[in-house]
Amino acid sequence: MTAPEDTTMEPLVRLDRVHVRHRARSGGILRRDSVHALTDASLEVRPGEILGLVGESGCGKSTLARVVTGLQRPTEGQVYFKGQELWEMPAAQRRTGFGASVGVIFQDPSTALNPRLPVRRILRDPLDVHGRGTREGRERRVEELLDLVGLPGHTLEALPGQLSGGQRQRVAIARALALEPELIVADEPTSALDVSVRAQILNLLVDLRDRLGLAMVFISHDVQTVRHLSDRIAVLYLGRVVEEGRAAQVTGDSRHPYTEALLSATPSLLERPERIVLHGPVPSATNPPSGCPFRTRCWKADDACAAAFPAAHGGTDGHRWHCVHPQPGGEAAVVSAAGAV
Ligand SMILES: Nc1ncnc2c1ncn2[C@@H]1O[C@H](COP(=O)(O)OP(=O)(O)OP(=O)(O)O)[C@@H](O)[C@H]1O
Repeated sequence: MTAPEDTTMEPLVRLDRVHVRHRARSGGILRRDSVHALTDASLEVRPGEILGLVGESGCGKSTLARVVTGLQRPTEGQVYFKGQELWEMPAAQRRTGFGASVGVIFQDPSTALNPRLPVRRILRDPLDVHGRGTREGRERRVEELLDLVGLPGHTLEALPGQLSGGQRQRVAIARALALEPELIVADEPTSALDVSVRAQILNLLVDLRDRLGLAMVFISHDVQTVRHLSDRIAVLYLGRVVEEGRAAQVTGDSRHPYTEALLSATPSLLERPERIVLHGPVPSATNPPSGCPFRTRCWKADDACAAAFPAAHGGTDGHRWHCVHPQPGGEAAVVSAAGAV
């Protein structure tokens, strides 16, 4: 990976103690249950780096993606883009300035692309909407974009339905790049694709990051994919960031038992023969356990885990975990107060 390791560099995006709560779908009009989709999440994405977000289904990955892209306003907390709070910006600046700086790639290119428009129109649309350059300039940019994602020129006249899944995802990537964003958010971009083309799309994303100096938030439930691609990784469990650090730290020196359990499902990533089998379902996000949300499935849990969400432990190297019974490793200090709510 070639992203900068300089942790003093000003982040492109910074989430500061972000909470997102949704009204529970089954709550009914008179019930006031809320889903704790994201709780007290603080994260940074630095210029040029790939931040991987990993966790089981329902842990809040897509919610976090929506917060980073400005599609979801936090219930509490701040989102900064280059030091400016997103929700304090005038709406027009958020839509045009910030909106052009962030590109999004969704899981399923079949539903993300308008089936009635040829690729040329799909790629030209964002340029037209944002009034970029002259008509000729926009046409040139469309051809450049196609080239950037490795598609042949004749693809421009095709409808999405005439392309393979991999080609469609390349079109979706080209569209996300149209306005020369500084950040790409890719939400499970390969999970709807054939296994045979997944590696090609992942390699394309890394190649684009290297060539264009993009920052990226890469979301997946698959820790192996995230490890392969990311400079840093954040592990989410039931709306909480439970561990984060450089990819090698989180996958080679994991401290949170949940990270350990995720890794053990991919034995080649961990030098331990046995697989950790987690018992019981992920608790409901409408009524998450007190204290550490993982304690109901954790083999190390005791009364201390129920008391409060554990403070962040770690060193000065950016590796942090929230656990009072972490996996063994070197000495670590408490680096922040508990974010219990
Ligand atoms: N609009 C909504 N209304 C109510 N609940 C929601 C809404 N959006 C998400 N949720 C709930 O918030 C929690 C987090 O959802 P989210 O989609 O962010 O998780 P995820 O990790 O991306 O899951 P998946 O991998 O299955 O897409 C889940 O419990 C989900 O059911």
